[in-house]
Amino acid sequence: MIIQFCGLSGAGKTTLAENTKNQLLENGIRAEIIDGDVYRSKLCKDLGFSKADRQENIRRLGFIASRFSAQGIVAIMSVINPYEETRAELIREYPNVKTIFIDCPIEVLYQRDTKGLYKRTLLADDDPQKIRNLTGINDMFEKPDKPDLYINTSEKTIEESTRDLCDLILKHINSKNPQTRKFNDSFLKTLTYAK
Ligand SMILES: Nc1ncnc2c1ncn2[C@@H]1O[C@H](COP(=O)(O)OS(=O)(=O)O)[C@@H](OP(=O)(O)O)[C@H]1O
Ligand SMILES: Nc1ncnc2c1ncn2[C@@H]1O[C@H](COP(=O)(O)OP(=O)(O)O)[C@@H](O)[C@H]1O
Repeated sequence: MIIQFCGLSGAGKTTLAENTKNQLLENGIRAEIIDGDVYRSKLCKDLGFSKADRQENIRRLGFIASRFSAQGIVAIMSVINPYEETRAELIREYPNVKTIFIDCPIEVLYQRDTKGLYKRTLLADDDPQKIRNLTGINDMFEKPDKPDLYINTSEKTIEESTRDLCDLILKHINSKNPQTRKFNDSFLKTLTYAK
């Protein structure tokens, strides 16, 4: 299956993707993270942050995710993924795609600002360091209409959100193997008890 995240920089996508992957691996379920930042430094070096480039980025990463997914590996796309049109395209194109909105209020993002991107939007217009296209601030982010899961990281702990993600993944994981299904069901029960 493919988990397509969407959410602003600093919302918690990488943190939750890593925690979810580890939790799944500990329970014998293979998962791979396809992180926008990481792939932009390798496979998508040629892409910037225009609408067309962001869409091309998601299409490429979606294709990679589909190859992992076809091998039974849960592919977690940890990306900003700002356009509804592109998210819908992925859902149409590939089987078992789930959309997760990792939300966080802008004020909290300015406080976190782990990469220093937000403070660069506040610089004077003539400052060469000023960012003019940071998603959610001075560039478009379309909130998903009906995500499969909504997580607000200013309201939920990392542990709670990770549990919600694992819960969703285990409910929708494609398994024709009855033994795997049985394992998933019992794992799900453990998670439910831990809530
Ligand atoms: N202008 C602008 N807007 C948004 N993000 C920016 C920008 N410039 C650089 N970055 C860094 O790029 C990371 C987002 O890459 P993505 O591939 O996930 O973006 S997208 O889905 O194609 O919109 C994003 O990573 P995350 O912070 O993990 O979201 C940023 O580190
Ligand atoms: N409840 C939470 N869920 C996720 N991240 C959180 C939470 N509270 C604080 N954080 C912090 O917010 C930051 C999110 O950064 P990151 O995961 O890299 O976001 P993104 O990948 O969306 O840019 C991390 O430093 C993380 O520890």
